[in-house]
Amino acid sequence: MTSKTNGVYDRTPLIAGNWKMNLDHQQAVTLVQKLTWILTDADHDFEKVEVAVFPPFTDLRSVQTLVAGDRLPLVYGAQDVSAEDSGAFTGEISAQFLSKLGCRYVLVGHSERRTLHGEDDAMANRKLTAALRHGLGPVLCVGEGLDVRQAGRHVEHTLAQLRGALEGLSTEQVTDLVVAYEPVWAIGTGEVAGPDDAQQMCAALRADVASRYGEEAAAGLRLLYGGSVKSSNAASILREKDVDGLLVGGASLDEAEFASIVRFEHHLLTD
Ligand SMILES: O=C[C@H](O)COP(=O)(O)O
Repeated sequence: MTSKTNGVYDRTPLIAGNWKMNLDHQQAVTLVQKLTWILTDADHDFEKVEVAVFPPFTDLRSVQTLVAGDRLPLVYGAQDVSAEDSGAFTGEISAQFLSKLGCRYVLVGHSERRTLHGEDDAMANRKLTAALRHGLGPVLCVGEGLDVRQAGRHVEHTLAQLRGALEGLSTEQVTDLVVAYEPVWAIGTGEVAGPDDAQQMCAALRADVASRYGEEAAAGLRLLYGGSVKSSNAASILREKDVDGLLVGGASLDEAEFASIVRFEHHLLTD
C-alpha cells in the first residue's frame, strides 16, 4: 500500500495555489500571513490536507523567510524550473536554487508554458528530471485543448503527455509524483470540467501508471484537477475517488476564497 495515506484518505489531499504572474513580494507576504491566520483560526489540520502556494520567483525568498521564521505549516513551490543545472542560460532558474530556497514543489509543463513558450513533452521530461535531481517534488501538468476534447481524443492526448514526460523515470520516482489534470479549455475561462470528467481522466491516468509502473506506484501517485476551481465547486470535484487535490489559479489570489477551498471537507459536511 501507499505510504502517502494520512489515515483518512488513501492519499494526502493537496490544495495548491498557482498565483501565476500576480502579487509582488510584499503582497505575497501579506497573502500568506492572512491565509495562515484564517486556516489556523479554523483549526485546519495541515497534516491531513496539505496546502501549497506557488508564487512568482521574485517572491520566493520573502515567502521562505516568513514560513521558516514563523514556522508556518504551509509549503511553497515555484511555477517553473530550468532543465539545466547551471551555466550560460540567461533568465533561467535552476532547481538547485529553488531547493536552497526551501521549495517543496515545482510546476512542470503548465499549459501556459506549453502554449506561450512552446514547451513540449520532451522539455517537461527534462525539467521533471532536473527537479528530481535536486529533491524537488514535480507537479506535472497535463491536459487537452478544446479541439482535442471536441474530437473525443482527450484521454489518448493526455496519456501521451504523461508518458512523454515520465520517460526514463524509475518506479520510485513515479510513486512520489503529483500530476495535475488541467483541461486547457477550463483554465481561467469559468468553464469547469464536471466532476465526472475529472474522475474519468484521473482514473485513466492512474490506470496508465498502474500498467506501466505497477499498482504501488499508481496508489501513491497524487492526481489534482485544475481549471476554474472555486469554493463553490471544489468539494464536488474532490468527492471523486481518483481526484486527490486541486491546482487553483485565479481563486488562490483571494485568501478567504482559497481558504474556503482548502476547507472543502466543511462543504462536504454541510452540502
Ligand atoms: O494552475 C492553475 C490553472 O491554470 C487553473 O487556473 P484557474 O483556476 O484560474 O482557471
